[in-house]
Amino acid sequence: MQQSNARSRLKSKSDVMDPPEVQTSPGHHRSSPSTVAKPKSKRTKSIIFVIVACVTIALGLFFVCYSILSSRRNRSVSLRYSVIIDGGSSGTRIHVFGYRIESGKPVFDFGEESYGSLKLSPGLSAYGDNPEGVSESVTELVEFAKKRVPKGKLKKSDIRLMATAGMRLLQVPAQEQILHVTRRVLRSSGFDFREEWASVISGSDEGVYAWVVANHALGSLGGEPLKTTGIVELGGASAQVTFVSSELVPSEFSRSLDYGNVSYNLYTHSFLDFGQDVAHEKLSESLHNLAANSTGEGIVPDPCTPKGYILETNLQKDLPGFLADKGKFTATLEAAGNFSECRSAAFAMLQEGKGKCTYKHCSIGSIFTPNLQGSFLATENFFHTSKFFGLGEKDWLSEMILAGNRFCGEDWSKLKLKYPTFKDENLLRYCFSSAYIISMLHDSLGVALDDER
Ligand SMILES: Nc1nc2c(ncn2[C@@H]2O[C@H](COP(=O)(O)OP(=O)(O)OP(=O)(O)O)[C@@H](O)[C@H]2O)c(=O)[nH]1
Ligand SMILES: [Ca+2]
Repeated sequence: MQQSNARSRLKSKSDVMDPPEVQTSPGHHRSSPSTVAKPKSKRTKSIIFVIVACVTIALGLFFVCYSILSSRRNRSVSLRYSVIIDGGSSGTRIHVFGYRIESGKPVFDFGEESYGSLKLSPGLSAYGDNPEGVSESVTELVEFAKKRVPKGKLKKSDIRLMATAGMRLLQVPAQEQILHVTRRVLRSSGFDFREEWASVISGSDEGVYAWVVANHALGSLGGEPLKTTGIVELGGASAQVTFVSSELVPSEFSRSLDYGNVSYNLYTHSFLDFGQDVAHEKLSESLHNLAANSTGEGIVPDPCTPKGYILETNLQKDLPGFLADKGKFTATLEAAGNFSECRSAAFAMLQEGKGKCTYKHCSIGSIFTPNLQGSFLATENFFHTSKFFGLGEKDWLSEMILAGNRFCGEDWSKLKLKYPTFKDENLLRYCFSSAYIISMLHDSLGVALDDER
């Protein structure tokens, strides 16, 4: 009752005086007419409060934006750049690294603004017959890098090209011609470049670099040697094994590396021709020769190609670029996908030359490898094939066997329906790859199928 009287009282005095409708719940007593004054001062107070709040928020936002922008500007001001071109057999990749020096060490972050990479196929080794052709590919990579490095920093940013197994497989004159063209492009790129910074690196350098990168990324570089992580890397034309071994390592496989005040005695070896693509081509060639020399109807089963795939007219097209042009296939193979037979054929290939082993034990061919100790990362093709089959870390090897059995035993037409987006040449690799991975890691290097490492 009181409320309504007060309201009607106010009403009678003057509409002007009407305060904004303040909804009060029943039992709330509206206070005396001074409320007329009060709502106004109250209103003023709330307006002032809102203004102060807005100004505070605006200042706060300005401060946050300023500090983000200035830290980003500082970061870009303090960023240095290095450019590396990885000349692999299956493709050439350029990596642009932005990094800062903190307490004397490079600190990389792989965020959008400070790391970028681009891969072009085919690799440098595909230009063996046409070295001049490589300039277009290298120029495109350099242009990509120049877009990522501030103009004023080009001269202070080094650019290096390191070619690996694909180039090692070429004759030296062809290698030199390709490097000559590559150096010419890099010399005029505007980056900091020296002639010797474009080269074909040795297999042991390739293995050591992979080991350093992995342990830098894992934070174990600089720590105890036996707590570092080994690397098994399955490239297109070569495979590398590098790790700290407590076994005595013959000098031809031994590399010592000092980092900070720790020195690491590494075993490292690059198995040339045992990269996945070259090994697959070698197996196909040996099956073809078997067929060509057989007295029967000359058809030999190929256990590493799923049944139903027509090899005769396709084999030439499906080899990796730098191999297909060799024109040495008159296919008389019959696709007869069978994982265990493919695995035994791959194993036989990995054991070729074992008779010439002069060490206490040889794992692949006549090459010494100590027993693998400590934990390992399996990279490149190990990763690509594992990802294709969707394998997790748990029971990785035994899961790979199951996946390989399924894939090799599947009919080609069904695989094409299951993987409609895959090109034949890419889909064809997974039967051999799964079998090759098992025959390399388990059958040859002795990694147990249930090895948790
Ligand atoms: N399945 C699959 N394989 C890939 C993919 N990308 C690259 N590869 C294969 O992975 C292997 C390559 O690893 P890379 O490091 O590119 O090998 P590479 O450096 O060209 O060869 P190397 O000169 O021996 O080091 C080659 O056999 C490629 O065919 C991919 O996306 N999927
Ligand atoms: Ca590689």
